[in-house]
Amino acid sequence: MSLTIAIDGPSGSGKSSVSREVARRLGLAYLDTGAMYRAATWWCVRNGMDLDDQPGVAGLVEHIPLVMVTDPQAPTVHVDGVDVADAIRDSAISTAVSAVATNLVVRAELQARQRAVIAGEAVGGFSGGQGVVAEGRDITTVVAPDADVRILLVASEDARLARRARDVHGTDDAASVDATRDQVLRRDADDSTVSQFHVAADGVVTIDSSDLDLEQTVQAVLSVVQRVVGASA
Ligand SMILES: Nc1ncnc2c1ncn2[C@@H]1O[C@H](COP(=O)(O)OP(=O)(O)O)[C@@H](O)[C@H]1O
Ligand SMILES: Nc1ccn([C@H]2C[C@H](O)[C@@H](COP(=O)(O)OP(=O)(O)O)O2)c(=O)n1
Repeated sequence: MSLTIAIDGPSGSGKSSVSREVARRLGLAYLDTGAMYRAATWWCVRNGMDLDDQPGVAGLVEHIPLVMVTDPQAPTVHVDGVDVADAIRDSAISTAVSAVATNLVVRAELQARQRAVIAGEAVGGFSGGQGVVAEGRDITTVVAPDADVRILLVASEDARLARRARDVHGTDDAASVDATRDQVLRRDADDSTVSQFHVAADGVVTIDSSDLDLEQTVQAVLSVVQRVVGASA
């Protein structure tokens, strides 16, 4: 049986870390859909595109030579043969990505590619999977509403800001948390205009990771998977 696990949530809720670890433990592929929007942004910047030029951005992204490597041990992203895994985490890309991710033509193109990966038609560099863990903002609702397991991972604003501050600045002192607000809160507000990832849709299980550590959150996801898969076996 091929298993699809869909996980959505706001920035800093722990989607990427948790999804990757769950995929690794279950021997599934891991698809970071946020990395696809980041790669699309990198490609537009690389080609000198004005990100406010919506038709220009859409035209470029429709033909992006993008390969997602979905091995959870070493997930990576290639654009036109270049490994962009580090470049797409640059703060310039984090700041700009919502402009590209709210372009509806871009969304349609990347959602189609995400469905192809989830269907096992385009899994770059990882063939051992018995399914996939796909995470983002609209996986439980739009990309894979029929997924076997659908989870909304949330955490309080304070927890998410502190986590992102530690990631980016190595500390969660007041100045670092403040410097992180744009990347977390403004971006979530912009992204919310095209996806609903603060409230669980019907049939989606909410996990609140505010007071959990990474291992406890992984365990919480695994127990939902166990419950759902056990019930359908
Ligand atoms: N309970 C938790 N669950 C998941 N990640 C956590 C948790 N506590 C702290 N973290 C840390 O928070 C950071 C942000 O997680 P990340 O997976 O990048 O979130 P997202 O993909 O939702 O933006 C990571 O460094 C992660 O290790
Ligand atoms: N399925 C998705 C995944 C990400 N996005 C958008 C939302 C974010 O601003 C960017 C980057 O996503 P990413 O998951 O890397 O964001 P974080 O930095 O982990 O918060 O893409 C989206 O619109 N739909």
